Amino acid sequence: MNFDYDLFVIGGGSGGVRAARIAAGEHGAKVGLAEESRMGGTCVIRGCVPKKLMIFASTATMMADEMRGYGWCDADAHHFDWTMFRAKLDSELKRLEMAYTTNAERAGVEIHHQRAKLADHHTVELADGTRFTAKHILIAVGGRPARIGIPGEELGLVSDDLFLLDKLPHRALLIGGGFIACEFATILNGLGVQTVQAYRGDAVLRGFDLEAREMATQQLSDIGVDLRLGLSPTRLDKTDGGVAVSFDDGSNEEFDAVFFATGRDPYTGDLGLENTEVRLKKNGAIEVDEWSQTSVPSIFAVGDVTDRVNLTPVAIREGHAFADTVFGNNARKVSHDIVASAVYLRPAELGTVGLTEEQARERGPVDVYSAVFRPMRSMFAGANTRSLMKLLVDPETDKVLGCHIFGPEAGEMIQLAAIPITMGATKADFDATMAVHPTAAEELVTMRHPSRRHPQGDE
Ligand SMILES: Cc1cc2nc3c(=O)[nH]c(=O)nc-3n(C[C@H](O)[C@H](O)[C@H](O)COP(=O)(O)OP(=O)(O)OC[C@H]3O[C@@H](n4cnc5c(N)ncnc54)[C@H](O)[C@@H]3O)c2cc1C
Ligand SMILES: NC(=O)c1ccc[n+]([C@@H]2O[C@H](COP(=O)([O-])OP(=O)(O)OC[C@H]3O[C@@H](n4cnc5c(N)ncnc54)[C@H](O)[C@@H]3O)[C@@H](O)[C@H]2O)c1
Repeated sequence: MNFDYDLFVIGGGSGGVRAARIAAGEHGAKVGLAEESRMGGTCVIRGCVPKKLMIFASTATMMADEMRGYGWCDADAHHFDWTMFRAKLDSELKRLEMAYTTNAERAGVEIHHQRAKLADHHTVELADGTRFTAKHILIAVGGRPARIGIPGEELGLVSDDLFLLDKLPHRALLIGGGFIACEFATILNGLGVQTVQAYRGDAVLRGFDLEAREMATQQLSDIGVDLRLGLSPTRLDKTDGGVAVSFDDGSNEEFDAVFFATGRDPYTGDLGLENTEVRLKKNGAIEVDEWSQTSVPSIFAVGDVTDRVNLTPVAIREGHAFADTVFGNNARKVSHDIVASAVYLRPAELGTVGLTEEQARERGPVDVYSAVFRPMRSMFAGANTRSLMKLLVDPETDKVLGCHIFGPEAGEMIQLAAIPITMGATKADFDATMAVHPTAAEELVTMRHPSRRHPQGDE
């Protein structure tokens, strides 16, 4: 059978663009791609990139505080100009969107700037009714912000909206305690917004190492976020001035803006999946095997829509491996076992790779090397901030099972720590590494004795 394309990709985000570029540019496949919004997807347009730029913008007051401690007596962040920042942000995102488009086109990908749906196992239909057949179809449609099902929730905003605000709210509520809620609380607070964060649990960033979570929780309060634990909203009502929020403790409060940062759903609705035999997981994510192949042999899926590890580098790696496997005669699987990540808080970030202490204890015996200290930079300035460097070691094999860093630039540090840990390094390998002095990271190679041992794991 003749097809219009060898590959049709639905979604021009991290996973879809990488797969399309590699299949067309490196393996000579004829590739079509549909994007309903802006090329680059969540990470570039409404995620990692604008978020990180806002994190940078949000540090001015902290930097001024620190520099006053170093003798710059008049250091002051003064006034933040949101309008100017937004204009710069918009043009940077346009530049990146253009780069994504031209790089894909240069590789030979034909881009259709429309929504696409599946019509059958080899056919996609665009919003204007055009149909294309393809030997293979890749679903890379990502996810969308989820709300929580309470009355009036449509009055609230989601993460996408932060990057489009005409002006900053005076007083904002963030709901949630995950990646987005904590990063956005850090941003809004740093930009001068009175920020309340309501989280239903007792320490933010569930799933991360508890010792690090507790430090992140403390830091949010220390920087001025009004963090309210064990609290959930129950309804939202419109008021003259903004939005009134009722909480499950019976309280009621008004905000200029309310953001739901309560997870993301796979974007599989209205995608024509009913015309196929593609199987979904309970939460609507597409079920795939280790080759990113769905239950239909001609249809594959990568990235957030498969709800494996929902991070940009993972989506990219999955897209690349798919293209090499199917079009490059180079079968490659992606291991999701060890995936480093960082939460971009301020002043300390949280970087993590491998098992948490809690997971390591469940697995068996573990030695915990944990150094909590006041870094020289902030201590000299008079701040009471604390950093954490932590290694979890299997006492039988000496293998490093996990590393958790809470401190300035922890994201940069964990990227490097992830290399030896992915390679299977032992504590002896870390110890054999000469320290770089004076740094905070040297703690990783100078911790001589375990801070605690869990000899029997959790048994
Ligand atoms: C606020 C925020 C901050 C984040 N920060 C980080 C971070 O710091 N580091 C990190 O690693 N990850 C971060 N992430 C996660 C990261 O953005 C995602 O894991 C990544 O973008 C997933 O890529 P993807 O290709 O699966 O999907 P996406 O990037 O979401 O791309 C999907 C694309 O498909 C398009 N699309 C959807 N349906 C259709 C259709 N039917 N037809 C045509 N086009 C369609 C969408 O418009 C979108 O462009 C963040 C996410 C958010 C929301
Ligand atoms: N730095 C990064 O790498 C980064 C940054 C942002 C987002 N991301 C990715 O985006 C994903 C989505 O981020 P997120 O923060 O929205 O999700 P998340 O899963 O990290 O956090 C969701 C939060 O919402 C809360 N919540 C869920 N349902 C609720 C309910 N009914 N009532 C009250 N609270 C509720 C949860 O308790 C949790 O705290 C992340 O899991 C991550 O994969 C990564």
